[in-house]
Amino acid sequence: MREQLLFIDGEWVTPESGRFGEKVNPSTGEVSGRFALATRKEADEAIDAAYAAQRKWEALTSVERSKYIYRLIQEIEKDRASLESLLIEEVGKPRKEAAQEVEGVIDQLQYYAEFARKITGDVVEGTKRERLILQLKVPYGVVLAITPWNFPAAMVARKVGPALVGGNTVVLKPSSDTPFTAGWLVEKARRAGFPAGVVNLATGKGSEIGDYLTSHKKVSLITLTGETGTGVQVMKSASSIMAKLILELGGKAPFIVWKDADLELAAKVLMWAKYWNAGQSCIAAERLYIHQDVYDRFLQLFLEKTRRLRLGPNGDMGPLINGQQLSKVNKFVEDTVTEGGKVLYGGRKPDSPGNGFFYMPTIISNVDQGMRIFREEVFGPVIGAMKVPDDFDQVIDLANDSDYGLASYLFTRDSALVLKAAQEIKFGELYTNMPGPEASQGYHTGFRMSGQAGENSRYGVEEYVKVKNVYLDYSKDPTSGEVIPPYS
Ligand SMILES: NC(=O)C1=CN([C@@H]2O[C@H](COP(=O)(O)OP(=O)(O)OC[C@H]3O[C@@H](n4cnc5c(N)ncnc54)[C@H](OP(=O)(O)O)[C@@H]3O)[C@@H](O)[C@H]2O)C=CC1
Ligand SMILES: O=C(O)[C@H](O)CO
Repeated sequence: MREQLLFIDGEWVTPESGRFGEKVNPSTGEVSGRFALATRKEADEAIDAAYAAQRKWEALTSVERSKYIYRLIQEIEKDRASLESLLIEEVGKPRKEAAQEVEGVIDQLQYYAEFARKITGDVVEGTKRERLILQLKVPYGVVLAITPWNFPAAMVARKVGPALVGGNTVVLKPSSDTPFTAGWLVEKARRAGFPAGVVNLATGKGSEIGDYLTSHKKVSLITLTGETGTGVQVMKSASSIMAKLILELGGKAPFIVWKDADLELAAKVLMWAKYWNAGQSCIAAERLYIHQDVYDRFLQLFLEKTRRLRLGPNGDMGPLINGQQLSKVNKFVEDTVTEGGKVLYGGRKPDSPGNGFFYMPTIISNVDQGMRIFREEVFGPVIGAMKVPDDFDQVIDLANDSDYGLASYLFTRDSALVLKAAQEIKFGELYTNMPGPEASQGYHTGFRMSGQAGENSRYGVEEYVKVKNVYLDYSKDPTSGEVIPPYS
């Protein structure tokens, strides 16, 4: 049975309240460990430690800071099998997906460490010949990184990497569904020799300490990946401190199969886009739009592939993260049937799920734009399918008709349609005739309720530093020609 403490100012500390949360293994339904629940006092201690350490951390060169990140990568690589096993235990990921996520952690940290010496400012001319303006890129200070449970290691790397290389210090608040993955990475940072206070871990229920953390006066930047509702709550709470916000929220990706698409390719990609991480991904295909000419053929192709999907740790798809999500996903199916949808496959727990939170891959036909399953994020291995007419403008409108705007997918051999969608689809990402996920060098960002700002790519790294302007005047009389009252 695992037990995890808080990590504050370079040490693992026992929670003063003695309170711990329980973590349940989603594949077995059994308690796999317990993790410390931080109090407000411990939230203060973690933030104070980050605040105290930040000046010295900023004073290092970016090359010196990146060397810590390279050492962290080495620590992870030395012990990557145990992180893979932890992802299987905490999230229920099939081994190949767990291995993929560990690769993603390393790739992202490597990508950010390489920004040493490359986060550069500008020198621009002033309002006189003898004036210059230095535009420096400086860290915000203390970064509060709040991470989700679906890619619990990769999401930590995506936030901690750019924050640290930019000269910020970090307080990490992971999902209460995946506390141990975050703790594993924090322990590797300790072994990599990060100075005390640079990286801190404050586990605890978002509903209990979330508002306190996100309204703390010493927090300057909050980066959250989570549900849109959580993002809204964080925006409200953070308004009292006017913290910079990076919000990576929910998705409702349209998956468009046009009449000239390579159907075999589209079906193969849809198997990834829908069932990767059991559909618990913000870039998962959530709305299937199929051209009327290929509707029956494509659905049959997708159905045949879905039938062959094997559930379980050594299979192709794991469980949902907890019982609450399992009920939520099943309710989506029930509601869709009530609204007129027709379940072609799945729509229930598998025959022998054990006590795990497994749910069958599910395809529902006869779905229309107004149904709940096309409006709200399902976040599970369920997709509704809708037949669309031979009108590409109408399909673009259907795709854009969503509160979300993160990822989207288009399959057509017509390059003119690809370019038309590139300009007219209002989503942060458009994958054309290919699978995702987003690359470290791709800017992961969304329109509408999918969040604001973004992460990854040089744009994402720049989100973690602020432009500061320094005005210089080297003339003999800096006030000459200025509108300054005579102070005689
Ligand atoms: N845009 C993107 O890149 C991605 C978006 N997501 C989205 O994340 C969601 C799934 O992740 P999930 O963890 O369930 O999301 P949640 O919003 O439930 O939780 C995300 C994080 O926010 C914390 N939290 C909850 N309430 C508050 C609060 N009031 N103040 C501060 N923090 C709070 C949670 O802590 P606790 O667990 O203790 O409640 C958790 O650490 C999906 O909607 C998915 O679309 C997921 C991955 C990528
Ligand atoms: O989509 C997600 O949930 C993450 O960004 C990983 O791709």
